[in-house]
Amino acid sequence: MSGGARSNSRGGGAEGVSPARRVAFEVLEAVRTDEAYANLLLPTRISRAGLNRADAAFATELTYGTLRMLGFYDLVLELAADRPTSSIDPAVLDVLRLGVHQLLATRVPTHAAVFEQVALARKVAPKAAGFANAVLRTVSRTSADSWRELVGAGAKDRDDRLARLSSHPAWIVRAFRAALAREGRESELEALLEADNDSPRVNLAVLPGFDDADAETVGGVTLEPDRYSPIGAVTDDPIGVARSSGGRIRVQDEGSQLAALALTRATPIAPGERWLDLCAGPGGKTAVLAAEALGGGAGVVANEAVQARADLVRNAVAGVPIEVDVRVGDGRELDLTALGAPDGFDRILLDAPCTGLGALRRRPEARWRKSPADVAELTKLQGDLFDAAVGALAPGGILAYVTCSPHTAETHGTFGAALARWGDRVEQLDTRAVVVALSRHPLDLDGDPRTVQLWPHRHGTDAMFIALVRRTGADSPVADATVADR
Ligand SMILES: C[S@@+](CC[C@H](N)C(=O)[O-])C[C@H]1O[C@@H](n2cnc3c(N)ncnc32)[C@H](O)[C@@H]1O
Repeated sequence: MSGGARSNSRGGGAEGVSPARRVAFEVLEAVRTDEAYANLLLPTRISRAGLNRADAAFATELTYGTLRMLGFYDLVLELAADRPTSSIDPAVLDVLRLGVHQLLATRVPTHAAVFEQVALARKVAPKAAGFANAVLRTVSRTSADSWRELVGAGAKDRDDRLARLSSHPAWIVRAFRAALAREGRESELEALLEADNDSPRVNLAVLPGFDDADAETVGGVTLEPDRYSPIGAVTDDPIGVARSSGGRIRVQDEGSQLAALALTRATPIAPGERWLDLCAGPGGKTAVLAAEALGGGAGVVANEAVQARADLVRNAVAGVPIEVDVRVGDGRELDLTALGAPDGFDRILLDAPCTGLGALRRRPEARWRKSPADVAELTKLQGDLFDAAVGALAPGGILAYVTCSPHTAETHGTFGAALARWGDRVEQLDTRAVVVALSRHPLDLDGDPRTVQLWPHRHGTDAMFIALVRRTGADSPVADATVADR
């Protein structure tokens, strides 16, 4: 992220500015200085500030909108201020970014946007108030469309232009282009970039396996079936419904639901099956696995490398009436006996650590934090976890390899290399047939016919990749736990 980092917070001195703007500024500041996650911090700050519903909605729009479009806004600011953003005080830059968002992307009257942001600038850096006033007035004198033309005019090539206008790093635009081109759907690139800048619809998962799992109303609220996931639902007050459901209903992206169900419903469940969620934190998919295991008579072990995230998995499954054994450990070093499955697992979910480029709608700051170097590091980890997972499968056991990234290095790259390493010891299953059979409505899928790539712009889901394999042969899983020829 441009603008650099500061260690001293100056957001606390912003009393007098409207509370929604103050909250948005504080979250931007924490994202910049503390690597905070906006989606985790914002609700706490809203509640601490005691914002009413309208102000909470405004603070959310300001924070998310500004963080998503930050790349574009910085280019606007460089033109308006006639200097690089790196030369602007980082706190003042955040104030200006919030101002540009109000001026170019909301209905906030110009005078209110400028007045409030200049007041905020005066609080965080008194000497910068005049500068903030001049820059924001310059921004306000040109329309949003004209700023787009001006920003686009500075592009080096077509992907740089798309990157500038859609506020994505250029390497992500190129990665998305390559992933769509693999499906022959490169023409959808702009729609995908636009979808990343929209607020996603909140989807619910109605966990199966409970006595009243088919109920269409919860606390008097009617649920509408979602488009694809057979356990998915939407409603006007999803958060309220989830809170009052006693754990049966959760907020969860439809793509995540389909990924978990692809594993549990690939074949009928035999009572007594052992299942492993290898990288489980924070446990959204573990809860679906647990509910499915409850109905089918399977047992579930959840593994997670990070203690705090394992605690989140425990919370996530607390409402499902089945004992889930949650362990903390490195998924590359599995001890099957200690995990209670000396003969291996019948189903394993590897929802792999990844760049998360498929969920940029939900994590507004994420696009500025990732780099191509992360991809190289993650694909190595993904391959190692894949090998550990296949090594932990019982003969005939099924592995679901899942990423919430469409980057082809993390999807077909990791998966294809793993298939080559394992040769005839694994067989690829027809994941597409499994997911299409699950889906409530036809899914527009393309590219490789045996894996599934979902897309925000096409399906309204995160860009989840799902690939199923089955372990062949009767050789001991423990003996194969390490693949010597990697
Ligand atoms: C994509 S997230 C899983 C999301 C989860 N399935 C859900 O639906 O909530 C990947 C997880 O893998 C964990 N992880 C990273 N490296 C790991 C490793 N070597 N072994 C086990 N877990 C790991 C991360 O801490 C993270 O919680």
